[in-house]
Amino acid sequence: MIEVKNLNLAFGEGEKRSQVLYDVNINVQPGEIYGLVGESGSGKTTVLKCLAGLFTHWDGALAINGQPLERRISPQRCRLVQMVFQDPYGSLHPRHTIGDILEEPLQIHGINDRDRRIHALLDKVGLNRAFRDRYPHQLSGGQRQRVAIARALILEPQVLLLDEPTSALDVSVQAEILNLLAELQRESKLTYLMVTHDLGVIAHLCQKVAVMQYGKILETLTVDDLVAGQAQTDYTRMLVNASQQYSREMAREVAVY
Ligand SMILES: Nc1ncnc2c1ncn2[C@@H]1O[C@H](COP(=O)(O)OP(=O)(O)OP(=O)(O)O)[C@@H](O)[C@H]1O
Repeated sequence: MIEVKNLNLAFGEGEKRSQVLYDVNINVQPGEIYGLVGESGSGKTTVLKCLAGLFTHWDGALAINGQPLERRISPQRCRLVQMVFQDPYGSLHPRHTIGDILEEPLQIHGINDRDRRIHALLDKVGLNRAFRDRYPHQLSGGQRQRVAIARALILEPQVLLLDEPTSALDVSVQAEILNLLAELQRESKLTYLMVTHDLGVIAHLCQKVAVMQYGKILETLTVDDLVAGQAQTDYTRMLVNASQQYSREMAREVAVY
C-alpha cells in the first residue's frame, strides 16, 4: 500500500550539503498500522513529508496503492494520502472556524454535499455539530487534534501519515486520541504510517515497526518480535530497555503518589 524504495534526500548545496535520508526502504501493507521510531533527528518526519509531498527534492521511488507519487502535490495525491501533525495548536488556521477548516478542502476539490460530509465527520471524531462555528482557540488540545484528524479525513484518503499525533497532548487525552485513531482505522480500513517516540504506543497500535538511526533504516520487525525481545540490533534493544525503565519509573512515581 505504501512503498518507499531507496529514498534519499539531502538539504543544502556544496559544503553545506547534508544528507538526511540514505536508501530508506519501507513497505506497508493495506490496512496495516506501521510505526516509525528512532532518535530525534534520525529522519522520521522527513520520510512522512516526502510521502505527503511537502518535500519534493528526493530521489528514489514512492508509491501509494500502486500509484507512483510525483515530486509535487497534486489533487489526486491529496485524496490518496493526508498527514496529521504533532502540534494541533500550530496546524489549524487561528482565524478560520472549524466549519471553514473542514469545508476548504471540499471546496478546492469541487466536492458537493459538504454539510452532510462535515456533520458526519464531526460525529465520527466525537465532536458535536456546535463545534462547526467555533475557532481553534476555543478548543482543548484534544479537541483540536480531533479537528486535525477530521480535516485529514475529509477527502476520504486511504492513507494517513501521523507525526507524533499525541505527544503534544496531556497524558490523559493521549489515550482518547489513540483509541479514536484505532477506531477510525478499523471502520474505514485505513493504512497508517506513524512516527512516535513511544514504544508503548507502538505495542498498543502497530503491527510492524521500522527503526531509524542517522537517516537509515536500521531494522524492521513485527511488534510481536519487538515485544518478545527479538530485536536484531543493539540500538533497538537499547530503545526497548529505555522505554521499559521509563515505564517502571512512571509506575513507581504513580504508586508513591
Ligand atoms: N527543511 C529543512 N532544512 C534543513 N534540514 C532539515 C529540514 N528539515 C529537516 N532537516 C534536518 O533533517 C534531519 C532529520 O529531521 P527529522 O525532522 O526528519 O527528524 P526526526 O527523526 O523526525 O526527529 P524528531 O523526532 O526530533 O522529530 C535533521 O537533522 C533536521 O535538522
